[in-house]
Formats: sequence, C-alpha cells, structure tokens
Amino acid sequence: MSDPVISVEGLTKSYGDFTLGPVDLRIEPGYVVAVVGPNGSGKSTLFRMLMNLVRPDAGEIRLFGMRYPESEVEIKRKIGYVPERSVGHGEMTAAGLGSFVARWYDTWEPALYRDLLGRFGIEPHKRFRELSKGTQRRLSFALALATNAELLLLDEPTEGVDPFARREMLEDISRFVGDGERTVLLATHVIEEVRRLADYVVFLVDGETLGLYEKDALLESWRTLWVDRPPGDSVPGIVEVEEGTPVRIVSDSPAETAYVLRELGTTIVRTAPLDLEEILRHLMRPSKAADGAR
Ligand SMILES: Nc1ncnc2c1ncn2[C@@H]1O[C@H](COP(=O)(O)OP(=O)(O)OP(=O)(O)O)[C@@H](O)[C@H]1O
Repeated sequence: MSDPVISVEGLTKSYGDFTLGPVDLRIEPGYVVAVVGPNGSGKSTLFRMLMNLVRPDAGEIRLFGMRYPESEVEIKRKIGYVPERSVGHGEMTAAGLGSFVARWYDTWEPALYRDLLGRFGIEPHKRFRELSKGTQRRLSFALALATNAELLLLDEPTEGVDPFARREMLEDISRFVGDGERTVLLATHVIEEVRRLADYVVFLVDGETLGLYEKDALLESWRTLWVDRPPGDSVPGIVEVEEGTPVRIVSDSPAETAYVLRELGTTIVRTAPLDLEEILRHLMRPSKAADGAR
C-alpha cells in the first residue's frame, strides 16, 4: 500500500490559552481536502507545522512517508505552499520570484508560470510590494501552482481576491488535480470553494478537529423535512425544529427520522437537501456548547 501524502498523529501546539489538537489526519493521494473553521481555530498553525515553520509541542507528522527534520529538502520539493502571509517577497519582482522558486523544483513549469502571470495581469518586472493585495495573493498562488508539485498546501489562497478572479483560481485548482494524482489541502472560509473543489472536509473549531467528512456523503446525510405537526422528543436524528405551518425539521439521520415520524402518523409534506453552509453551522455548534459548559 502506498504511503498517505499526509499523516498526522496526536499533533498539538499551544500558544497561551489556545491549544490546537490533538490532530489526527490521514490524507491519501489524489484528493482535495478543505480545512474549514472560524477565525483563530488553528488552520494556519496546522499548515505551518506541515511546512515545519512551527515546531509541534507533541505528535508526529509524516509527509510522503518522510519526516522532518531529516527529510526536509525532499519533502519541501514535493510541496507548493501558499502561506497565509508572504514574507520577504516585497522587493522581488514576479520574474525574480519565479526564477528563485524554479531553482528548488525539478517539476517547475515556466510556461505555466508565464501563462498564469499573463492571465492574472501581473507584469513580470513589477515588485511584489507594488501589487495590490489581491494581486499579491494571485502571484503567491501562481508560484505554488507552477511548481507542479505533488501536494499543494493552500492557506486561504483567495483571500482578498475579487469574485471573478476567485472563480478562475478555483478552475486552476481543478485543472491542477485533474489527473487524480495530485493532492490539495486548502484552508478556507469560502463555502463555494468547499462545494466546488473538496472531496473531503476537515472541521477545526477552537483548535479541535471535528473529523474528516466525505463531502458528498455529508451533503446526503442531512435533510430538511416539513411536517404537519411538532415532532415530539421521541423522534431520532432531529437537530433543529422551527415552529410554523408546516413545521420545519433539520435531521442528520433523515431515513430514521422519517420512519419514526410516519409511525407516529405525522405527514411529511416535503423534504429537501440542506445546503453546506447550514450543515457546517450545525456541526460547529456542539463544540461551542461544550465549551460553554466547561
Ligand atoms: N506565533 C504566534 N504567537 C502567539 N499566538 C499565536 C501565534 N500564531 C497563532 N497564534 C494564535 O493561535 C490561534 C490560532 O491561530 P491561527 O492563525 O492558526 O488560526 P486560523 O484558523 O488560521 O485563523 P484565521 O482564519 O483568522 O486565519 C489564535 O488564537 C492565534 O492568536
């Protein structure tokens, strides 16, 4: 069996009151995995540890079956990284940055880099600091993509980018993973990115992971049901009830919920899938409640 691209076990990192983890994660090649969580939930900290820019307090990271620090160079040559903030690029031009990054990667694609700069409207001889924030973001993205590396670690790559440019970037990511062999870990707040790109979703809330979900299975497993009367406490799977005519129910086990409702003589007027945004809101809720109870 081939090594997972990313394998993380018992990974923790604390900053004062904040603790990330323990995080356990196993990502096989060929998938796009979205890391979703509110501000300050630990997404960038996780990415920095995967890049060995921050040292974990405990736990183990393996990338392509290799470990830091002994295999740092081999690992980094297989990763294209868009950090949350690009540091030290200010005085360099897009052309200069391209030449600099190209030296590190056998897989660097100069034609793809030129094409991306052209499409993004980035003049090769302009300095990084002279570009708008969104354009700087797109340049960082172009640098990561043109590495043609096996793994992309994208930490909110479209932050500050306008909606048209964002759509183009999502298409670029889709093309990148097109052959099914490359892997992408993408931190994002943008539900559209999860919907359009992700095979799996990892939720991070206040440093805790809520597990790895298969996106399509997640979308299938939640439904809204409209019924002719309030459901009562004995009905399984109910996550939310909204009074009205009809009554609106959110269920995370719709088959069981519907079965018991029918047994009780309740009429189900209509059912519909739940959109991803609402599923995320429900999933993130229990951890908040547990926090409040502590
Ligand atoms: N170098 C550091 N020193 C002290 N605290 C830090 C440091 N880096 C991160 N933190 C803290 O760790 C927590 C998680 O931050 P992190 O940047 O990983 O979250 P995030 O999920 O990426 O947030 P956002 O969505 O806002 O980018 C925050 O409370 C942050 O203040």
